[in-house]
Amino acid sequence: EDEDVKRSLVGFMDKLAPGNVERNLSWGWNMTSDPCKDKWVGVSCDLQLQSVKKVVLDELNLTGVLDIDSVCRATSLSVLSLSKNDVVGLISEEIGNCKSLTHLYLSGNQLSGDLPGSLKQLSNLKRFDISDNNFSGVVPDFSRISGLITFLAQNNQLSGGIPNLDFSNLLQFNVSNNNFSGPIPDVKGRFSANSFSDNPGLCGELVSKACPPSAPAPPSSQKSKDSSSKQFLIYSGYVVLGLIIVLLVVFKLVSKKKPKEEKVNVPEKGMEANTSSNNTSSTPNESNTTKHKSEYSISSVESGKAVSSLVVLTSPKAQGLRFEDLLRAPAELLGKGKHGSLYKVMLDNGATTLAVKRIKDWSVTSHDFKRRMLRLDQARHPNVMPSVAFYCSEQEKLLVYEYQPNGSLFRILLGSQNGQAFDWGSRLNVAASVAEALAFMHEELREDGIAHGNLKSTNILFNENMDPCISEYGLMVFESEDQSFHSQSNSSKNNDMDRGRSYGIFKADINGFGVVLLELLTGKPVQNNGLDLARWVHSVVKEEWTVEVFDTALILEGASEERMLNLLQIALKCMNPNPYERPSMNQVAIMINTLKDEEDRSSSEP
Ligand SMILES: Nc1ncnc2c1ncn2[C@@H]1O[C@H](COP(=O)(O)OP(=O)(O)OP(=O)(O)O)[C@@H](O)[C@H]1O
Repeated sequence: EDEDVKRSLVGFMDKLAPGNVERNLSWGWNMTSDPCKDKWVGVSCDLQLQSVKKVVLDELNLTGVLDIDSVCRATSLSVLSLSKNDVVGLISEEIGNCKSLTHLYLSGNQLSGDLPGSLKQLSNLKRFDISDNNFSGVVPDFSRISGLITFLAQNNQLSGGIPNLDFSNLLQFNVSNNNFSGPIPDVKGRFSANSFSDNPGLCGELVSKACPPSAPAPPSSQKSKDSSSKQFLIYSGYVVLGLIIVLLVVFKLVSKKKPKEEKVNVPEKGMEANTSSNNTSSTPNESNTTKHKSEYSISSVESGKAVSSLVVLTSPKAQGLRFEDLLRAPAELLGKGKHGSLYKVMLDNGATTLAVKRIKDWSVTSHDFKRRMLRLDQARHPNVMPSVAFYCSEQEKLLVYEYQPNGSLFRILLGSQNGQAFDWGSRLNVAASVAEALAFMHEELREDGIAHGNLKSTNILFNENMDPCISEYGLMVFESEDQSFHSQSNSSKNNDMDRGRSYGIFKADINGFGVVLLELLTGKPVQNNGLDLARWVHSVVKEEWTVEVFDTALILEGASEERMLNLLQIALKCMNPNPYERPSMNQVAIMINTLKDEEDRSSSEP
């Protein structure tokens, strides 16, 4: 640590333990030693950066003054703990400089004065404990500190309304024995009267005391902000939709002027197929079809030169499906991803609903595309969603799936953030089923070099029995995450290059699966490549606060911490930055199944 940091820390300790001779001898905390290298008492450092991260000085009979300014100005602490000493003084405004603070424990001291407003700037704060002190005044607004899980302020002289907190996330809360007044907010059944006792001014059901009619409602500013931003999003959605419709109409009018013919191939031998050849393109009704076509079909019909066909695979839902049916049916855009757009298409007046993926920029020949789709159709697993039909011309590639109304894993995780049940057993089942299905597909398609290519929680859908199914297997062009696969293969012959690439694409799936496991464990769904979630989990694990990564709902439910840790280990193995060191999907499936067996055994025990 540099001299400035040392000076500040020594200053902090000088005030905290004035005249404490013992500390000079054995504690460190002086200018002639280094807090990290010489291991000052109570100091923990970031091993790589060699900077002070934690100061934990509990129960050391410290009787001096708390000097927040010194410690927050010079360091980027994540933990400051001074519990059970006799420290005096106050928490000054400079606490706002301790931006990386996640844990602040000051309980059991003689601290006093108002809590500074700058506390609300500590956006990373998780645990806040100022119980058993002499703090007074109103508690600042903590509502923007979304990750807070502990708020303990019992046995002080705090006053005003109960602090504005997100009670659905809190694990520990106590404000008993203070001077709080007014109504008790909705604590979502999480906390009992004990958390509020001995505050004579409080009223509400929980303390069996009716609130006077004029009492102000519990603060809800955050809620109204949320709902107004939601409204804004909805309205902007309408505006964008309106614009798209106008553009479509213009596009249709322009394209109507030069209708072109749709050429369709006779289906290949051995395929159960149905084309529009005998229905549309050879009939004079062609312009009719063009009139009714949905947005996704425009360029298919435009591409007069294309050699194309709708190939129907074996599925009762798609029996007799014709390309023109798809063109005419009403379609709704479900999403626009990196690799294309997805439409919900309603056939037979809504009796059949399909999901049609229009793949963007895939420079694969029609022949290769067809071969790939037919190969994929042979490798069937109950937890992998097969496509029911596909269409391909030189410019257009469409994939047709059954529409799954029960949504994706991503949506279920979002729902669980809003309090919908998604318990540990169900999460472990999803992990095990997806792992097994992916392992099966990898084994089946290894020779062909076809991996999923885009595994993430929006591509894990729940079927009508609520079983998880991997969708869009094998649809995506591979982008190597690791150039070493290329550089390694560049020096070899073509065969080696292909092998290197296909090795990489399977390992990329395993990384994707690791991210899905993290989502299940943390309850935090990620939309894109999952890097931020992974980085966050790694940093928490490195800081040895591992338990804090788990979804609070799982902890409240009493899920086995040991098994959650085991699953986290598997996730981290899958996400090893060196793809060569990641386990195979088969090994992952075996590890998860062992965990699931343990879980099943323990839950069947009396
Ligand atoms: N067959 C289906 N039935 C119902 N919903 C589906 C189906 N397939 C995908 N979805 C959902 O529709 C939405 C849009 O799908 P899309 O595949 O375009 O999104 P994405 O996976 O995020 O994008 P991309 O894979 O192109 O990067 C997602 O929320 C996905 O879960």
